[in-house]
Amino acid sequence: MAAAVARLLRPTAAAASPATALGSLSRHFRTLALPFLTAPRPKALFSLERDLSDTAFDTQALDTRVPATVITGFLGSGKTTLLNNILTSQHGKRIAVIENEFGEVDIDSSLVASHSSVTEDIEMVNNGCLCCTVRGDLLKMLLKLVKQKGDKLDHIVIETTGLAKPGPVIETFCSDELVSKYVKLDGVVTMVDCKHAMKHLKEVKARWVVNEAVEQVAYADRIILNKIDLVDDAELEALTKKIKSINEMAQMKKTKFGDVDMDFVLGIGGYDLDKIEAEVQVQEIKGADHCHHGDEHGHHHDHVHDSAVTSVSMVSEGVLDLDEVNDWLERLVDEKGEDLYRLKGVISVNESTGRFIFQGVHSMLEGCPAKPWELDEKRINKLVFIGRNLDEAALRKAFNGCLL
Ligand SMILES: Nc1nc2c(ncn2[C@@H]2O[C@H](COP(=O)(O)OP(=O)(O)OP(=O)(O)O)[C@@H](O)[C@H]2O)c(=O)[nH]1
Repeated sequence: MAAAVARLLRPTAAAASPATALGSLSRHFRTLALPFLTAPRPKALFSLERDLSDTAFDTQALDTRVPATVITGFLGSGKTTLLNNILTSQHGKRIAVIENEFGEVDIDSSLVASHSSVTEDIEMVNNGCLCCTVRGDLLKMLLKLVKQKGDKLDHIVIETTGLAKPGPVIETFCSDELVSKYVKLDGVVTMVDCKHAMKHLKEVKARWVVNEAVEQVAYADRIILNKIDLVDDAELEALTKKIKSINEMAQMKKTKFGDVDMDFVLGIGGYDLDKIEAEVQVQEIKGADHCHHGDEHGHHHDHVHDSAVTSVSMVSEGVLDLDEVNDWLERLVDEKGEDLYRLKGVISVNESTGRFIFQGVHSMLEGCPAKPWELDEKRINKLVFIGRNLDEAALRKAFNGCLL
């Protein structure tokens, strides 16, 4: 996984820029996947050695790759309903759709097509689960799409079968150099069936068996709590709390029949460094306890299965020692990369007048300097980790150890 994910984290255009303004802070966030430890280190990626005029927040204009959104969610959660909404909305985007139906042929395709008023391409990936057996087919299909229609395409939407694990689907975007050159993952949108999700999320599996419902929530950039007409307020609140404990980072919307604004699902930029700050909207906690664990504020963990997937977020004012941060994150992804699904952060580091932003998936991290702190602005560090078996106390201790 780690090696494949490496290419997902594209070098930004700025990564190729010459080291300039912050030359004294020469240490990098290293390229942390093992295969890269022996490879030449990409100059300036994960480094503060960057010209602030060329920071991540202005690099998107140079990125002409076709964004791709992955829609995932349990069987019957409303993925096709959402897709129909996307295809019939007046967003003006030219969208190609890739669908995967496990064991069925083109059912969802005809459903979508019958509702569609615009001219998208609908391609089917058959003969197996998108997340494993036909990853090669997905790669071929993505390449075919961009080769034949790349200049006419504004977006690609991939609807996964209900049991698809998002991890390997995400991996698809980086396991092929050509695909990652022409297509960028825009985000993972997870549909949740409010009526049945709790049961699936709570299902205890054997340690080595993946709970797909949990994984789909954990990897999400956006979560749509669908079918709210079928539950009462108390059920909805309990479900929201449960989902937040798994993934505190994703924005959520409650809806019926997948009725959401298109901005919520298309153009998310879930893997773009320039969007990190907007995405890491964790609440600042007053008082001494600066870290919290999902919605549970780090208190009672007795109910959490030891292989549970949770979020840990940290919000704290102060300045961090970049060397210490590098050491900490390097160790963390080295030791726990497999269990770290997503991480994002906006931090204040020593000797820098600007924010440092980073994001990662499993063992890969990318980071760069971002816009300057205002003179009177509080330097609030915000970090979110989503993963399995997260040791909140250790994360918190390590974070505090980096504070100057
Ligand atoms: N009551 C209710 N039904 C809904 C809602 N959204 C979707 N449905 C219905 O739920 C059923 C399943 O919706 P789909 O969009 O096909 O779900 P899916 O996730 O694509 O299903 P699979 O492809 O089988 O995984 C359909 O009959 C929808 O009309 C909702 O908000 N409320």
